[in-house]
Amino acid sequence: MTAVNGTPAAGSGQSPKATDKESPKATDMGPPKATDTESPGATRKETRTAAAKGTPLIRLENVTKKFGDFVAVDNISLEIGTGELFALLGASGCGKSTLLRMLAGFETPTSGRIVIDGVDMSRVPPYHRPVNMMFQSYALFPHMSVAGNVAYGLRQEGMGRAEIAERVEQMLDLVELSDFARRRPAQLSGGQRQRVALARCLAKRPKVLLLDEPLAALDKKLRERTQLELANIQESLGITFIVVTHDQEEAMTMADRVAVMNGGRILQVDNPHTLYEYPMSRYVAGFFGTVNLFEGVLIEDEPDHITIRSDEYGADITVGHGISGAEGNTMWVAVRPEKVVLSKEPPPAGQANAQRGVIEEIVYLGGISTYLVRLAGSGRLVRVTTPNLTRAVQGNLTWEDEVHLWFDPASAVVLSQ
Ligand SMILES: Nc1ncnc2c1ncn2[C@@H]1O[C@H](COP(=O)(O)OP(=O)(O)OP(=O)(O)O)[C@@H](O)[C@H]1O
Repeated sequence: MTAVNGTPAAGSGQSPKATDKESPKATDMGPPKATDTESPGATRKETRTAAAKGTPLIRLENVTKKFGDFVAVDNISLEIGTGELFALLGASGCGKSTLLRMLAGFETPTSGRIVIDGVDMSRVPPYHRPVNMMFQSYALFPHMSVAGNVAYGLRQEGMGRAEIAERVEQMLDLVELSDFARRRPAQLSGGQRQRVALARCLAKRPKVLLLDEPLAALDKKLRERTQLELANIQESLGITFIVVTHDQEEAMTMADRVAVMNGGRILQVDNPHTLYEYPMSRYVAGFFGTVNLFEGVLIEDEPDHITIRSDEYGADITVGHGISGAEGNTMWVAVRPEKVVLSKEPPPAGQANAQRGVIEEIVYLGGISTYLVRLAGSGRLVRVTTPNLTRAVQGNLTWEDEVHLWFDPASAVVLSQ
């Protein structure tokens, strides 16, 4: 048998998190509950998030920001815990920077309230807030040394010389730039400049650090490394980080929880695993990872499974979890590309959600390959990713091959919006 993707999680592109083993079963009615994240199998991030839940450091209450008639941030309520690394994720113009700027005090909410550490920020100017903001451009002083840049804010505060020297040393040690203290910003690489900016922001020991696209200026490799460094620094300090990004992988790599935004609203806030496996809307499913969506009509609604009649898939689709919806309602079945099995051989007898198609495109990406398969019945394209487990081409599948594909009822999610 030349089936690839035999195991649903294979080649998902996700980090092998401990919780993958603990994932809810097919019959579960929804995403894992908060208590699930406190189980022995929970990841470090999830455990921290659960611990932080009791002590919200930041509370946004129905915050709205209008520019003239335009609503940039639309009635957002949100709590962020002490020591959390929280990401605001969304496409350009969705309002994430405006939200960050309101937390920093550079913008004033049109309505609603922001409370940080128990204090209403309405009348607190930026420089008196327990927050610091790191900008995309880093804004380092070119004529000052690395040490001078880190010390700048502390001098402004009137801190004593000896204490400043000690703090600067600590901070440069933290970002691994102790050997570069006397250099000027122009004599540093992009990644090093980013770390100087971080050290400068952290030197004043803010309770909250706001980071607006902090890694945008770095190339892909350096960005990936710096994502992990930032997350480690954040964890070692226990400071709350709020990171704005439009990059789903960046949010996934770094954050304990992610808020997915669109049109000034937050559509869903969850840990990365829950967002990926239990998206609550088509937008989140598509923005947080890649997804196949098949529109259909609910024709059977049983406690342990539902059936969707889908012309787009060209067959009835069985999904192994319940949803409360009236029969006859339009629904969408979401299936991640790595959860679709592709084979030249027919599936086992009785296999649910089986279809036939023709391979139209193959994209080889080294670790994984992506196949675009044109369904025989509906003509719809289905995206399938497979891990390249050996150096040989997996299963010898090639262009124009007629193939079978199927997915487990437990691997799909049904969405009503
Ligand atoms: N000062 C302003 N006056 C008028 N409109 C503004 C102002 N600032 C932001 N906007 C608008 O508000 C919306 C949200 O902007 P914001 O900068 O928060 O988006 P964003 O999600 O951070 O986008 P990007 O990723 O491109 O930075 C945009 O449509 C933007 O044009």
